Amino acid sequence: MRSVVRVSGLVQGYGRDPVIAGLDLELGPGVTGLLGPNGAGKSTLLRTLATVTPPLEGEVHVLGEHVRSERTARAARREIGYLPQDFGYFGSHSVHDFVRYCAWLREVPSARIAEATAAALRRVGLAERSGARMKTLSGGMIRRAGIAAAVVGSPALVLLDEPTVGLDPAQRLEFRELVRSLDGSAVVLSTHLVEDVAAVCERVLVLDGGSVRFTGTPAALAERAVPGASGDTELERGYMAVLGAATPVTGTTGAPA
Ligand SMILES: Nc1ncnc2c1ncn2[C@@H]1O[C@H](COP(=O)(O)OP(=O)(O)OP(=O)(O)O)[C@@H](O)[C@H]1O
Repeated sequence: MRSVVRVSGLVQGYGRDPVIAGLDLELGPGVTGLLGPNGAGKSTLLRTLATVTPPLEGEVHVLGEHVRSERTARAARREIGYLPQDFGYFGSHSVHDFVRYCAWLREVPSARIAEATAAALRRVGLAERSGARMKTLSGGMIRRAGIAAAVVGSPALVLLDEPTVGLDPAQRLEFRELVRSLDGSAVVLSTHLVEDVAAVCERVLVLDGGSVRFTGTPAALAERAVPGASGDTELERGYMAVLGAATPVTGTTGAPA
């Protein structure tokens, strides 16, 4: 497996008690779903993988390079597309200029920026609205512009923090197609929507209480379902069962994340 991102011994947090207490993870190309209750540390982990916040302890390696200085972080960011939960933009920018600006920030080579911007806008179905000002878009369209900004230039690592919030059902289906089309990248998708995980993820990682409660395939998570667990699908019941488990568990089928 080509290692796109690897973290070892990661401790991360904001105050006295760490939000993430000793996490090891290695991801190659493919889609990994990140599940966990509110406050589990999903956004904190994504921010750390995005090299936005340096670890309190432990190491982050992107494409084999240890990120430990401004120089190595800058090199890593060229290969990282990151959609935060709340992302900033200039309301007066057109959609095209917003995505183009994000490509420039990520140091996509200038000869490729125009074509990469157009391709990203097509991927999220915003090519027709590329001239619209950001401040005139609906919430779902703004989210799609954010997704375009994350995938522009086809980075090796794509980090999406609750990307389907605000999308209507048809757009969510299109989003799933888009994620499936990112086949050469390692994609980490944080979500509360277990059905999105079932639809597009090869691996799933459940975070809770500062540690990984489960890594494995969605099928293996569904197998964790126990009679009486709440949830409407086997996967939801497996997820709920894992959250109630006393010790971390690893999926028995498929490769761990
Ligand atoms: N900038 C910050 N300063 C202080 N505490 C923070 C900060 N960001 C997050 N936290 C705390 O860290 C913990 C983990 O938050 P995080 O946003 O990573 O969780 P999450 O799993 O993404 O939650 P959600 O599902 O609600 O988005 C929470 O207790 C949160 O209050």
